[in-house]
Amino acid sequence: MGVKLGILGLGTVGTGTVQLLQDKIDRHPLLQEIEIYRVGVRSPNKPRQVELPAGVVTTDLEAIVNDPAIDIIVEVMGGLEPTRSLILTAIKNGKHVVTANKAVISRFGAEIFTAANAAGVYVMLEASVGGGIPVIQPLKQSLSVNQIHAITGIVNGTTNYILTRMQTEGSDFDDVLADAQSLGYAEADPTADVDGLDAADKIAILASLGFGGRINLADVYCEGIRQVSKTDIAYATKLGFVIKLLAIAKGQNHDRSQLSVRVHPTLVPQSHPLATINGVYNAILVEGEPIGQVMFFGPGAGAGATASAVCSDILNLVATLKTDTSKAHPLLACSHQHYCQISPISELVSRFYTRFLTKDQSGVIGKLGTIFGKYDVSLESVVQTGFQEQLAEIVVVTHDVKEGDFRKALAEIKNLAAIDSIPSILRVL
Ligand SMILES: NC(=O)C1=CN([C@@H]2O[C@H](COP(=O)(O)OP(=O)(O)OC[C@H]3O[C@@H](n4cnc5c(N)ncnc54)[C@H](OP(=O)(O)O)[C@@H]3O)[C@@H](O)[C@H]2O)C=CC1
Ligand SMILES: N[C@@H](CC=O)C(=O)O
Ligand code: NA
Repeated sequence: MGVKLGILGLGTVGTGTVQLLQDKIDRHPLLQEIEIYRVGVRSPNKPRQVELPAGVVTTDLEAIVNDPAIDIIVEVMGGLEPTRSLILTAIKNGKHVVTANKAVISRFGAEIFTAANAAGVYVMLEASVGGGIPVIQPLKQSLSVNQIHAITGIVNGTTNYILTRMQTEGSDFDDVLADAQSLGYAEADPTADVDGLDAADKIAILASLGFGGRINLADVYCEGIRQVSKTDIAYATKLGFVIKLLAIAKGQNHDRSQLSVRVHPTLVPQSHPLATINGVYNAILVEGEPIGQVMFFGPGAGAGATASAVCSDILNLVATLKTDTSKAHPLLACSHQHYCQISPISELVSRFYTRFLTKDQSGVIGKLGTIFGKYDVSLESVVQTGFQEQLAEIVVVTHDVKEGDFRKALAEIKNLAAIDSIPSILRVL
């Protein structure tokens, strides 16, 4: 047999990958050259959905990454450690790596790619963003001559699945999350999905590829979907929007020397192409010059879809191993050295949706208007329709305003005697 794989992990993605590699008929002929040589797991006696020859499955992951017979390590175990160390050992031993792990790449990418460049090996990560959607290779290759202006994506399948079902069925957050977990979409700890951390990891990776520099994950502003309520979904619908967890990377100025990179629930106009992306589907809208707009759409999580991306990386490496490897392939290797400058969220200019609960007094809207005026916040719409028990509900959508100014206005509004609370503040695309 030709190329030997050491696979770390046999969970949702690992199982999907083994199934795909074992089912070679009517697929790319290079699959014939691949041998699943070792598979590392934590619990060797767990029932599995795949059959592997005796001796292939092991709990000794160190032995896999140190085995001289293995050409490619496929890391589909997740987590930060021992994963990072195993990847670095594999690289040091001259092995190419395929990973689905956005958490490890967004935190340790600089260390991992520096080590890979020094060792003359590749680290491939198509499955790490957008699951089965080809988006990493397009950004690295097909779109690489473009100047990218913005990347706007729905990049977390779990939260999109939850928001879609909350919107269409009025379901409760907790029930839908349990379904997403049983379908294999959610991370081992779904906090990463729900709090936007998984999407932040992914937009950091996309921003790095699109804007040609490293991204410090700590600079990525991140809000999850816990505070999105059925009430806000209903108001958004009335106002002509849907609520999506968007991950956005955008040049802040003309020369793209300053970026805005962020994740937050966002009101998306119903006419926008991202508004119709539902369920576990992801979509990534890339805007650049000269291409204009291009959107990638497909299943963002799940065994088969993610395995498709993992196996495409494996095939790419198998093809590379069969050709001259004396020089690094400039479109497969990572060439970023510098860090991109990212603006604080207070500098963001956006529209905002805000829901106020107020005591039912006269003149409240006038007082809101006065304070907003003081901070240059102009209002696109003001709606007062609902009541929550004794409190009146006022929903405001602003025109574009600098976030820092908007927050100052809200801080002053909070002190008004007529304001009970401000349950929701959401940005509008
Ligand atoms: N699920 C999805 O749809 C997607 C997942 N990903 C990424 O793919 C990766 C894997 O995710 P997923 O398949 O869902 O995860 P699972 O939790 O389903 O599987 C993890 C696998 O890794 C093994 N494992 C974990 N830690 C260790 C350890 N310390 N030592 C040995 N084995 C270990 C587990 O062993 P055991 O089986 O014995 O417990 C299990 O087989 C993650 O990085 C995730 O973010 C990316 C895109 C989509
Ligand atoms: N938990 C992730 C899995 C894929 O990366 C998601 O829900 O998108
Ligand atoms: Na992908």
